[in-house]
Amino acid sequence: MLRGIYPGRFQPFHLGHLSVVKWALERVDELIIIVGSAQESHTLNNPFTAGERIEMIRMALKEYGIPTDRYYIIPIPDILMNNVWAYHVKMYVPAFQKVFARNPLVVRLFKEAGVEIDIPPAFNREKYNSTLIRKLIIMNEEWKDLVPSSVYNYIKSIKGDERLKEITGSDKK
Ligand SMILES: Nc1ncnc2c1ncn2[C@@H]1O[C@H](COP(=O)(O)OP(=O)(O)OP(=O)(O)O)[C@@H](O)[C@H]1O
Ligand SMILES: NC(=O)c1ccc[n+]([C@@H]2O[C@H](COP(=O)(O)O)[C@@H](O)[C@H]2O)c1
Repeated sequence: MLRGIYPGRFQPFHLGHLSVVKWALERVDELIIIVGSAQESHTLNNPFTAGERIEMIRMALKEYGIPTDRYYIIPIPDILMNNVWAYHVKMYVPAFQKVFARNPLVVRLFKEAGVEIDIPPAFNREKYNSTLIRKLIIMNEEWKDLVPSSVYNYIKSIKGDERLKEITGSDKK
């Protein structure tokens, strides 16, 4: 049984993330999706809480018919020491053999810890990136097509778009 991890902040979870999950699940039996920077929320770069991100990921994977016994979603707070971060992650999750990541720091730290890395292709990265989605939300522009519809509906239901505009002061401009 092969298990892999996929770390990310998922602020928010978009269609590129979904493609990575599907790609990874073709290569491992089980995927551990790590919701990183779990302590962060209510900021421009990290508007959603770990709990909210867990909800959106689960809804998205359900929407796309990915069975719940193929994945775990585990939140992990950041630590101040990059050098031991890979071991910090290992402590929080079931045993794994592979890391799926494109983030160069994540790749480097797990490589140094002796874990096999699998770099997924970039899936429409110009469109599917959370920075762009957060920007579009703030500017009141269309972002619906960049995320699974369950994620869009969830963010609307918790007024996450309004939160992002409010905390960045863009609702006052
Ligand atoms: N469209 C995509 N195709 C392939 N990999 C992606 C894509 N978007 C993100 N990733 C990868 O998924 C992991 C988690 O990404 P992350 O949550 O930082 O999303 P992001 O879109 O890069 O967000 P942000 O713009 O906020 O940094 C990283 O390894 C990142 O490189
Ligand atoms: N020292 C640390 O805590 C450490 C080091 C490297 C990555 N991370 C986390 O891993 C996640 C990687 O995801 P992103 O690719 O979305 O940045 C982030 O939450 C990042 O903060 C944490």
